[in-house]
Amino acid sequence: MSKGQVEDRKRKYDDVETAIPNKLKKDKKDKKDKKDKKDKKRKKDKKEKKDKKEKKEKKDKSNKKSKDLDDLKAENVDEQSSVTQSSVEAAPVQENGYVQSEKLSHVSQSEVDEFYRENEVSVEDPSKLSLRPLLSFSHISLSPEIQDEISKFPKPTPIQAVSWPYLLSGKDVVGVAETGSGKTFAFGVPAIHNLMNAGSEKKGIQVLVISPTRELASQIYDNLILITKKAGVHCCCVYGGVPKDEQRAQLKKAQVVVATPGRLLDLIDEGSARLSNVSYLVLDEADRMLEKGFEEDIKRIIGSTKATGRQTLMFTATWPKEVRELASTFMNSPVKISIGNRDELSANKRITQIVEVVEPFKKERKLLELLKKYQSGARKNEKVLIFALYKKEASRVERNLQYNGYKVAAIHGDLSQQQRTQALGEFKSGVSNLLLATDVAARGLDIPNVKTVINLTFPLTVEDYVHRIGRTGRAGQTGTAHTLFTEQEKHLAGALVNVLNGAGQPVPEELKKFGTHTKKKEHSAYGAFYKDIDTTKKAKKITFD
Ligand SMILES: Nc1ncnc2c1ncn2[C@@H]1O[C@H](COP(=O)(O)OP(=O)(O)OP(=O)(O)O)[C@@H](O)[C@H]1O
Repeated sequence: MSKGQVEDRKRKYDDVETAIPNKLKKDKKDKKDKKDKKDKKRKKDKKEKKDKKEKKEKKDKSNKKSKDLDDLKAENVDEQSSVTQSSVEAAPVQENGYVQSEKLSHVSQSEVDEFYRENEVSVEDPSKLSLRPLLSFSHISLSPEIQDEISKFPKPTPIQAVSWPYLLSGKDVVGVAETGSGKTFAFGVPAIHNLMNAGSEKKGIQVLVISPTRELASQIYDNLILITKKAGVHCCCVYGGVPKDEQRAQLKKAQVVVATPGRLLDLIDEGSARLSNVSYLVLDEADRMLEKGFEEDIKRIIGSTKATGRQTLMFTATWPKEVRELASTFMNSPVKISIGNRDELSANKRITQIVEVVEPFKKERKLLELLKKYQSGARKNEKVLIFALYKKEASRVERNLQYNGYKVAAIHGDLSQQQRTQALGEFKSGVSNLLLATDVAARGLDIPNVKTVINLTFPLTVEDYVHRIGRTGRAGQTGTAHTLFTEQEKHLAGALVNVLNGAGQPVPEELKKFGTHTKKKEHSAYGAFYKDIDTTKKAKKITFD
C-alpha cells in the first residue's frame, strides 16, 4: 500500500466518524475523557504506591546495615577506646561475613608491623586479603560463650591472632607455629564460632578434627568441650582401644567430632559416622598425618567429607617440604601462616637444649645420673618426661627405674588404652612425677609444668625431636631438654646442629665431629625425590577409593 493510499483510507475513516450525530459524539467524547482521566489516575496511584514501597525498602535496608554496623561497633569498642565515629575507616567485609572491627581498623599500621616483626610472622595468601592480626580479644566479636572461655587468657597467641580472621573468612589455612603456642584454640575457636553462626543443629557432623594419637584426640576434645558445652553444640571423641557402643551413640548427636583415623574409618565403614556434611576439616599434627601409614587413611576420610565448600586446615609445629605437595592436593588456595621463621625446622627458643654424645651401652646409667640432677633438692618434685624409641626398650627401662626406687608411669603401644590413660592422668595430676614414653607422647600433649624432657634414645627424625622437647616450655614457660646422642644416630647430627644453632643453643664438639651434612628427609612414600612446591596453587582433583 502506497503512502497516498494510506492517507486516503485515513481520510475515509475520519469521514465515517464525522457522520455520527453530534450529541452522541459529545457523549462518547465525555465518556472517553472520563475513562482516560480514570486510567491516568489509576496509573499515577500505582506508580506512587510502587515508588513509596521502593523507598521504604531502601530505607529499611540502609537502617539494617547501619544497625548491624552499630551493633558491631558497640561490641568492639571498649571503655578505653578513644575512637570517634567520624574517624571510622571502612571495614573490609569478607566472604564468610568476617568484618574487621572498628577498633582493629584504628590500630596504627606501625603497631601491626611491629607485631609481625616481633613474632616473625609470615603470611602467604594467594587471594591477597591482607587481613590484620587480632592484637587483643577485643578486636573481634565472638559469641559470649566463646568469649567467656578464652578471656581467661590475656590475649590471643600469635598463631591465633593471625589465623582467626582468615578462618572466619572461610579460607583454607596451613598454620605452622612452635610447640605449645595455642594451636588447638587457633583452629577450635573459629570452628565453633562458624557453627554457631550457621545455626545448623540438624546437619549432623560438620566439624571434624583428626589427630594421630588417642591421647592427643582426647586432649583436643577436652579443650573443645569447654566451649561447645556452653554453646549448646554437641562434641564427641572417637579413638581406638575402647568399646564402640558409646561412640556410636555419641556420633548420632554430634556436630563436632575429634577422632583418630583408624577408629573413625571403622565407624564410617559400618555406617555409624556420616561425614558428608563436614565443612570444616582439621588435620592436627598435619605433617604426621600425611606420612605413610596415615596417608591412605586420610585420603579415605577426606573422600567421605563434603567435596565442595569444605574448609580444610592443617596445623603443626613442623612442616617439612616433602609433605607440602600432598597437603596442597586436599586444599583450596590455602593461606600459609607461619610464626617464627618456620621454613627451617626450628625449636621453641625458651627450651634450653643440652646434647651429650655418649656410648650406647652407657645410656641407662647416664639416665640415673640425670634423674638425680633434675629431681633432687629443690627440684625434687619437678616433672620429668623420658623418651625411649621402642616399646621393648620402654618396658625394660621402666622395670629398671622401678628397681632403682623410682615411681614411674609409662605410655607405650604395648599397654592397654586404660593403662595409658591412667599413666597420663597420674603424670598430669602429679601423682607421679616421672613419665616414660615412646613417640606416642611426642606430639601435641599439653602436660602442665613438665620442667625437663630427657631423650634416652634419639627419635627417628629431627622433626620428632622438636615435638618431643616441645612437651616442655609451653605457653610462654621455660624448660630443659637433655638429649643422649650416640653414633648410631650420626646421620641426623647435621640436622640437629641446625636446630641447635637456630635456637641459639651450644653445639657440643663431639656432635660436630659427626659432620654437619644434612641428609634430605625422605618421605616414607616418595623417598628423597620430592620437589619444592608451590602450596598456593589450586587443588587438583583426586579420586578416592
Ligand atoms: N591465648 C592464649 N594465651 C595463653 N595460653 C594459651 C592461649 N591459648 C591457649 N593457651 C594454652 O597454651 C597451652 C598450649 O596450647 P596447645 O596445646 O594448643 O599448643 P599447641 O600449639 O597445639 O602445641 P603442640 O605443637 O605441642 O601440639 C595450653 O595449655 C593452652 O591452654
